[in-house]
Amino acid sequence: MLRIAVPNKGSLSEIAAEMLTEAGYSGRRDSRKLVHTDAKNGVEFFYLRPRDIATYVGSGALDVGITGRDLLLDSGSEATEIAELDFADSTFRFAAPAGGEIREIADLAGRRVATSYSKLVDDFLRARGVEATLVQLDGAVESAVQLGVADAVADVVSTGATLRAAGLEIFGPVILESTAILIGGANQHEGIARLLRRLRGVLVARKYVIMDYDLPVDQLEAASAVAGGIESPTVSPLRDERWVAVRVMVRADEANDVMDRLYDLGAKAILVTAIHAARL
Ligand SMILES: Nc1ncnc2c1ncn2[C@@H]1O[C@H](COP(=O)(O)OP(=O)(O)OP(=O)(O)O)[C@@H](O)[C@H]1O
Ligand SMILES: O=P(O)(O)OC[C@H]1O[C@H](OP(=O)(O)OP(=O)(O)O)[C@H](O)[C@@H]1O
Ligand SMILES: [Mg+2]
Repeated sequence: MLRIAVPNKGSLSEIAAEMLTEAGYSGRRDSRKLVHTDAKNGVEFFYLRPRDIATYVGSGALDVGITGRDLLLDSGSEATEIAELDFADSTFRFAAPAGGEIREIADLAGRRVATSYSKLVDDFLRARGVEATLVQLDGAVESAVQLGVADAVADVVSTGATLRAAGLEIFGPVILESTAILIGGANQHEGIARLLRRLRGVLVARKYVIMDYDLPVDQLEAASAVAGGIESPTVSPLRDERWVAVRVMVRADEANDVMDRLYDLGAKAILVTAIHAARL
């Protein structure tokens, strides 16, 4: 059995569970259950705190896991990144009171920096020769400055709304670009390649759509330049020899722009359909 660690709570848990379902695995029905066996697919899921997942995988107790890159690096575990999973994208940044005197990381020398990711921040500051005092907090780090326990913070930033609401402003270099990742350790289980293939299929299905359209034959080159597909567009003859039917995969977030451009080339009956599953 392949033993997989999945986040039981927090920002990663819902999408991770959705992706595994879309990849054809069965999941737990009760959110208090900590272990679930999918015998048909030969996998066992362990629902764990996202922060602990790298520790379990790095020690070899579990074969693979889904976590955040920031959490992996903060853990100091020997687990390594196998693939990006394209969700929970965030940056890890320093922030301090807007318009205040802390404007670059050198200004942190001798100051207090609140964070939930002490190792990540300590490694970053050490490598740049800045000596600050880290204040380890569990969450809601943005309140630490207002409440007087720190002079600056280092935390996950997505939209920046939480920082702004706390009167803070980003400064200094990007500490880390993070995203959800699949991690592995020393265990070379044969099921890992299959899991990865399935998850990649889910990523493709989420990211791409199928576009079908009819096109005057003489516009084929121009249309292929607009939407070239993964390999190359599928072109089928129509009864009217001046026209062809084209089928191509297009990035979902570009679909409307591509439709406009194909329409301008003379394409007709442009249809977009979702992909439910894929193996590329
Ligand atoms: N607002 C956000 N947008 C995108 N990713 C986020 C956001 N907040 C946290 N993450 C990412 O989620 C992962 C953290 O997961 P974790 O479940 O520990 O934190 P959380 O979602 O903050 O949970 P909680 O705060 O409820 O404990 C990290 O990889 C982090 O980068
Ligand atoms: O840039 P934003 O879009 O505002 O998102 C960033 C915030 O989201 C997360 O907080 P979460 O809700 O997980 O609470 P926490 O601070 O208690 O972890 C993160 O820790 C930031 O505080
Ligand atoms: Mg959080």
